[in-house]
Amino acid sequence: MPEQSGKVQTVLGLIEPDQLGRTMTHEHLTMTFECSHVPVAPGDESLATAPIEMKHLHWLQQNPYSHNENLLLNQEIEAVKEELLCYRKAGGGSIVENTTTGITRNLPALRQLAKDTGVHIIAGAGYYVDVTHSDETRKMTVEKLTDIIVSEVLSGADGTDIRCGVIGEIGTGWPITDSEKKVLQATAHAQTQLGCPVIIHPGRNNAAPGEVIRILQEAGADISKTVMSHLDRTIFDRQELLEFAKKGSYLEYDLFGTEMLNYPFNLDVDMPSDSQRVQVLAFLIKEGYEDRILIAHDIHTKHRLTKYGGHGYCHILKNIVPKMLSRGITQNQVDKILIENPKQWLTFK
Ligand SMILES: CC(=O)NCCS(=O)(=O)O
Repeated sequence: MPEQSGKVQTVLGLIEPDQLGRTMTHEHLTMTFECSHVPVAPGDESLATAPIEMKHLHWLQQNPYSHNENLLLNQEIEAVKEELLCYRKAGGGSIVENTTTGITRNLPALRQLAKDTGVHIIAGAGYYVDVTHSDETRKMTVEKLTDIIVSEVLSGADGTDIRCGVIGEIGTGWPITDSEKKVLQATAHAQTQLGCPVIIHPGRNNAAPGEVIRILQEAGADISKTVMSHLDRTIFDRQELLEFAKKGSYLEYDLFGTEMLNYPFNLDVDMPSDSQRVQVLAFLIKEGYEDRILIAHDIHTKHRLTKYGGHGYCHILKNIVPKMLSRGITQNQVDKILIENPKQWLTFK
């Protein structure tokens, strides 16, 4: 039985699950997102390179992926440290940092942030979406990919001795590419060996989450220990959502704080507001899924930091929890979503 069994693995080592406290299960503290750059609309070219300033904030909120510097969250370690101190003050305990290979994972920085702030940080193993896969990654067999993921959890990643405590976010697009499929199969095989939590970034299509679960299941994954991220921009029809929920994964609404008119990665999508997200949570609870819900902000660009006028990592604790309570979600259910469900998910079997 691996030493991780019954514990949670943070960047500072193993902890007891009860030490986690309130946990955001899908955040980034340092990463780059140039792989998702969206060309700027004609006429807006000067805005794409202008310094981030209050007078451009609305434009940036509507066009976050067209501003080059906005995609470099890795330049903001000091601001993130301040935010994490505030997160702890607001009652936060832990953060799952979902940055995987392809979007500039920085484990030494995560370890330092955990030391400096007292927030438990759990790092992610594995690979982001196909466009970030190197030629070397693409050529790897499922066995080789499995070995790498296992070693990132058991020994440390990126040449460090800092160990990952979840697999993911594992990136997939739509349709799922051959290379992404191999990574999903390797994820399932590694999870079978390790008994560890898994988290998935699905493609931007309502069929994508179900197809990922099918591939994982066929490869032997434990779906009950797997999180499907970004459901806020992926499955909108409530019956379809219930069909997906029956598959047994955790259901993650992790774009709290993101309110934009045109979602540039899929213009057919109407990005919900935070109020609409809370309505979906209430619906899932009513349908009996309170043990399966997780929430987060998935901060992955600069403009969402308070330093730049954004909502920051405390938004859920400070603003969304009161809204949930005002919409009939009980304190007990809030605690399940923020404490108990993350704890169950993050504890190694
Ligand atoms: C870092 C990351 O993958 N965020 C997800 C952004 S998306 O718009 O929900 O795909």
